[in-house]
Amino acid sequence: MESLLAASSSLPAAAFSPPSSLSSTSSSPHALRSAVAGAARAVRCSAAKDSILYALEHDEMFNSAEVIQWESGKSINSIAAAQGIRIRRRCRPRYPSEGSGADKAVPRNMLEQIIWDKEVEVSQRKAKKPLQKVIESSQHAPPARDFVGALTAAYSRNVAPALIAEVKKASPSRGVLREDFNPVEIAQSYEKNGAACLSILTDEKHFQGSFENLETVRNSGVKCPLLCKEFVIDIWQIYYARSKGADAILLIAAVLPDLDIKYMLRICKNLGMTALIEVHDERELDRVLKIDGVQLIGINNRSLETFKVDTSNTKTLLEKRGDLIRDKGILVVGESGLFTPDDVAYVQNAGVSAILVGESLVKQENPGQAIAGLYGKDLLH
Ligand SMILES: O=C(O)c1ccccc1NCC(=O)[C@H](O)[C@H](O)COP(=O)(O)O
Repeated sequence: MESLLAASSSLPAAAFSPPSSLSSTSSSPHALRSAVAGAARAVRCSAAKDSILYALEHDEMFNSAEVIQWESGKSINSIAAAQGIRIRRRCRPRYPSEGSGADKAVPRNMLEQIIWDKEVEVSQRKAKKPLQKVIESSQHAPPARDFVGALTAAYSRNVAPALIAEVKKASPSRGVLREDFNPVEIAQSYEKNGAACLSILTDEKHFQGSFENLETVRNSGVKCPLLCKEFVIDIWQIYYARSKGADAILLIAAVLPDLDIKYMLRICKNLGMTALIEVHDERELDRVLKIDGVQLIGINNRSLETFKVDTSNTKTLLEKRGDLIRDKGILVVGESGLFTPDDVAYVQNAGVSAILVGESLVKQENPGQAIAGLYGKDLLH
């Protein structure tokens, strides 16, 4: 039922009682269900109704063990912890003006800090543009492009992992990567030099990215499908990303409980978007492999908690689960820490079909031309 919690916290506060919609403590499934259904009925836009009611109409999403957890009155943090998720949610402020509230807890690592900041950011953004408005905007966006199709075609064309090239100005682990940062120029130069897809950082506080960058790149004539590289904790962000032209969105298993991933995947499917589900360890990978409808898994070589980068992570996880992944027809993206043709060959031999690369390209004077250096050859496009 976390998925319903995600849905309920994405609905206009006026539609139902604020404490259950904004606190991190779960209601019973029945209460939550009727709150969400009531809120969905209050939404005038039919697409909003459709997507919210979708979860309610598809009971197969909710297995009995998950329901029992909710019936026990556990908080979202304890449900997440039971799934091995170490990243805690902070109690969300009830209203944006309340700031971060009375909770004096200290984040345990950078990812947790990012998520706590994201909770505040999303609640402020939602106060300015409620869910039904953002859904309406998403319906006016041009249709989503085929992210997986672009990766598959590029892989066959080049007999090398397809490139998702990242448009990233800064990161918590590396600081500012590029002072002279023009997202459109970088995106166009990546596309011209054979990138299959692009990843656009939209987090402002920690990566100096923006949704404006995403929208500007989308409107610049770039044809590559675009991944919105965000820290998604709420379905509102998915609709918002779509409204700004995203074709795919990142979902991080270290942050999202299983039911959130299931529910968000369904929303992506309804919007024609691809979800890149990111894992870092075996436990996260096993959780994701139990979820139906997953097309794309990213194995991050970087721990988002410690920032340690180890490319052998991709190999180790694929040695353990590669057969199952292949049987399920899931494509794997090797993420982070790739700098040389040897690095690319290493993850290709491990079994990836695509790679996600930021730093090693964006730091070069000409990021597009740096692609040939990364692969040791020009990419066809
Ligand atoms: O890169 C960071 O410092 C970071 C910190 C906390 C959360 C996420 C972070 N990065 C996201 C990524 O993993 C990378 O942007 C992406 O995989 C590309 O990595 P790289 O080629 O090493 O820039």
